[in-house]
This record gives sequence, structure tokens and C-alpha cells, in this order.
Amino acid sequence: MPLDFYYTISSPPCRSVLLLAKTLGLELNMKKIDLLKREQHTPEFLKINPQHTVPTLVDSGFTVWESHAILGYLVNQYGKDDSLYPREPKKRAVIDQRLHFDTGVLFPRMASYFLALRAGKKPDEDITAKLEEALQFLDKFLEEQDWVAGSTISIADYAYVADMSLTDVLGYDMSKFPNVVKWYSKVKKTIEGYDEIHNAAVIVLKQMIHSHPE
Ligand SMILES: N[C@@H](CCC(=O)N[C@@H](CS)C(=O)NCC(=O)O)C(=O)O
Repeated sequence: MPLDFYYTISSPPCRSVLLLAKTLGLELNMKKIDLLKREQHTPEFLKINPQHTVPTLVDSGFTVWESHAILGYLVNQYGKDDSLYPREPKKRAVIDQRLHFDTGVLFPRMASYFLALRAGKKPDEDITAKLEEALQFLDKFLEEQDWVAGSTISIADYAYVADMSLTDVLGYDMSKFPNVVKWYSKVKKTIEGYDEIHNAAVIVLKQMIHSHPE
């Protein structure tokens, strides 16, 4: 079962899938896409994913992109059990809510902040306020529960922990979000292979901020 994985290491959505694949013991056929060289716009890749985004997974001819969809697919298809993405409707609804929050709020706001720095600018008040608000929401989610979507770790934690790598390179003061700080330190230790994947990404992300290509 070849699992072709199109990715770039600097991308948090890609790294969430890498972390989950490691947990599930899946071997990915790694296909690096260099976004700076616009490799996502080659006719070959556009044929696979017309939306030209990474991560993209091709599982023996079946294609899926959007990291949150990939995370759910991998657990459904390859998980030994459903603990990371329970089938029980209410548990799954909360996880889905958290995943959609990441797609629509948390990740885009972190990315805007990062892209401003990468362009050599100080993120403006609006970008900063929106990121603060997203992190406050996350802090609230974590107020009464240990994990992002409940009392056990789920694919939502995999999505969010990959985003958090950005705060490590942004020089962003996280002390205002104590529940996030506590959860981040715990989840990093819980997910196997976190350090290796995270450290590789931090090197690239720091280079991107220093090179100011735009
Ligand atoms: N919500 C999507 C975001 C995917 C996304 O925006 N990926 C970026 C890299 S982080 C990308 O592929 N950008 C290149 C492009 O859009 O052309 C996911 O979670 O997969």
C-alpha cells in the first residue's frame, strides 16, 4: 500500500500528518514540494491537487488533501482503534469543531503573523489582536480539560501542536495563555517523534524569517 505524501517541512498542516503517521506506524513515501520554487503549480501536482496545497496524500490512487481530512482518514483507515478520532457522535463532534476552528481561525491567524515577520514587517495591530483572540479561545478550551478536544488525546491535538511550532519561532509571548503553555509542554512529550520533526521545521522557519523573500 504505497502512501505518497506531498509535503513541505515548514508547513504545520504537513507536520501534523507526519506526527500522526508516526504514531500509527505508517510508512510514507515522502514527496517534497518546494513552495518557494512554486512546485505546487507544476502540471503534475495540479493534476493531483488542483487547489495546489500541501499536505496531499495519495493512497494507492485515492487522493485526499486538507490536513484535517487526512488526519481523520488515516485513523479511520489505519488506526488499530478509534481512540484518536472516536466514532461516538458527541466525542467526534467536539473533535470536528476543534479541527474546523484550526482550519478557519487558529492556523490562518498564526500564518498571517508569521508571513508578516517573513516579509520583514512588524505584524500590525489587527494581525496581532486576531492571533491573541485565537490563542485566548484555545486557552479557554483547555481550561477544564487536559487535551484540546476532551479528556484524551485526539487528532485535534496533532493539528494544534504542529501550529504551536510557529510560536516557537515567532518570539511570541505565550505567558498570557497558561493553559496552552501547560498543554503544549505535555503534548510535546506525549507524541512520539515530536522533537525530531519539530526541530527540523524550526531550522527552516527561522531561515525563512531571516531571508525576507517578499
Ligand atoms: N487548511 C489547509 C491549509 C493548507 C495550506 O494552506 N498549505 C500551504 C502550506 S502551509 C500551501 O500549500 N500553500 C501553497 C499554496 O496554497 O499554493 C490544511 O490544513 O491542509
